[in-house]
Amino acid sequence: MPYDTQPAASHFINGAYVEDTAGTPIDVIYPATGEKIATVYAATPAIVEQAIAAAKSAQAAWAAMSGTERGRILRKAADLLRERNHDLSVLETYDTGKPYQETSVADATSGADALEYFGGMAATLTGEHIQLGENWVYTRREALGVCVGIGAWNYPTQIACWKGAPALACGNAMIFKPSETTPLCALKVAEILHEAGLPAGIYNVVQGMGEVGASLVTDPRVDKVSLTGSVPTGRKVYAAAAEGIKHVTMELGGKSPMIVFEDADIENAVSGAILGNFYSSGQVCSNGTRVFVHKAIKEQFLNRLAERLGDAVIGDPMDPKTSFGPMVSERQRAIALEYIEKGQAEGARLVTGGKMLERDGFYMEPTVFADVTDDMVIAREEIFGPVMAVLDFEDEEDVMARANDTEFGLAAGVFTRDLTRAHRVAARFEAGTCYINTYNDAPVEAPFGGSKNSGVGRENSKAAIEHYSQLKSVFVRMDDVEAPF
Ligand SMILES: NC(=O)C1=CN([C@@H]2O[C@H](COP(=O)(O)OP(=O)(O)OC[C@H]3O[C@@H](n4cnc5c(N)ncnc54)[C@H](O)[C@@H]3O)[C@@H](O)[C@H]2O)C=CC1
Repeated sequence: MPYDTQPAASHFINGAYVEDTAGTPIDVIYPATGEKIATVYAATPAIVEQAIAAAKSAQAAWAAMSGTERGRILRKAADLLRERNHDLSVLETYDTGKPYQETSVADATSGADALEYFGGMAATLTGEHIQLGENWVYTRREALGVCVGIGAWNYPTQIACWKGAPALACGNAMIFKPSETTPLCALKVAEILHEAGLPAGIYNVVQGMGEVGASLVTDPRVDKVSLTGSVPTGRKVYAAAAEGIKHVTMELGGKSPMIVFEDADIENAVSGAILGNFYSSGQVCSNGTRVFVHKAIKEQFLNRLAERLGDAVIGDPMDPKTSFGPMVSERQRAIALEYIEKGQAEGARLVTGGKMLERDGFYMEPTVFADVTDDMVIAREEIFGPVMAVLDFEDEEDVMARANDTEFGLAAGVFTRDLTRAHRVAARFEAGTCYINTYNDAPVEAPFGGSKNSGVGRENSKAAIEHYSQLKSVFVRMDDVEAPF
């Protein structure tokens, strides 16, 4: 292994690496080869206790610092992430298998954007003054306290920062539990935040499976939980948080529609469909995996798509030319291949792909099905792999109803040159994040999140502040208090 991928210890608590080998060992596997590249240990109850106690005792002093001081530390951390982008991207590639071509522009850089954005905003988080005659009310925007972040495996660095940056800007402490599949990158985020001057105990990382996440969520000292994960996990975590009336942000799964009208720029629509189905080997929650293409341009669209997929460079993720890497794990690939079998059994037409690759690692071909119908399993369930379902339509009214006929509501896209139609369709989509003539952009300035079963709350943008702080109203009376007796 040319890079040292074994972290100094499994957890990062109270400003330092901490180990406890009594926990269940978690092997970290490089998806491109299947090799073990590190071992960490799941947090024991003692480690969980250490993390919560550290966060709890450090939080008040952090919240008492001025926003400018807090923001300066976050912005310094953003600069360090950018300076070390190469090494962090390599680590992200080892952790996830995503090509370096992607990780070098979309992971540590996106994390740095979040730290810079919320660092810049920290000093602006003020309350307001409400005059009531001679009396008045003022509001204080206060931290929630201890926040727990629980991550998925597809964007480990980004998720660690998207949750940490707004939480810390608002004066909270965070305990972050990465996915057990990708435990390495969040430790680097913690290390860098502390190097930038973050007080010990404000950003902690503990490893482990669902039980560790559950023990964090149910602890009475925890005030908020933000999860990125699947809908079934979201239900469990939301229910556990409800028991303690805790704040939640849920970023869950999707089966998002992308509608390509007959007047669309086909080349752009194909680019959008590629980005929305095959980036990160299709392991992106907001992917537009139900591609509704108008019958008049369907064959043209499919031909061009197949040609463009032929240009995908599948191979060593460390090679900057590689544009399509392995799946994150053998298990995730097996899930995707099972869906492909179901698609074939249900009569969908396999246009391209469909097979795993006979080589080391968890590779499979980018796969496109056409003639998919709304009732097929591959059109209803989230696959979380490189499998695109193309469905036909002829009428706007009909396609809108079909696009919205899903339990999910994370994202949706439309490709058309008709401006009026584009905005009409966007307004009618039942989804939190919509795209017109583009797909899967995720700048920190814009709110990101889902409706329906895809989640509650929003990440990024000013909207995230509402989910990591609370308002206190303070009533001030200048005249006498009138009491009834
Ligand atoms: N909406 C969004 O922003 C995103 C959503 N996702 C979704 O995440 C899923 C893929 O990620 P996975 O890691 O397989 O999801 P998952 O739901 O299996 O696990 C997510 C995280 O929750 C933890 N967890 C599991 N059970 C728990 C419990 N009972 N209490 C507390 N924590 C628990 C896991 O250890 C992991 O860290 C996909 O379904 C995808 O749609 C992924 C990325 C972004």
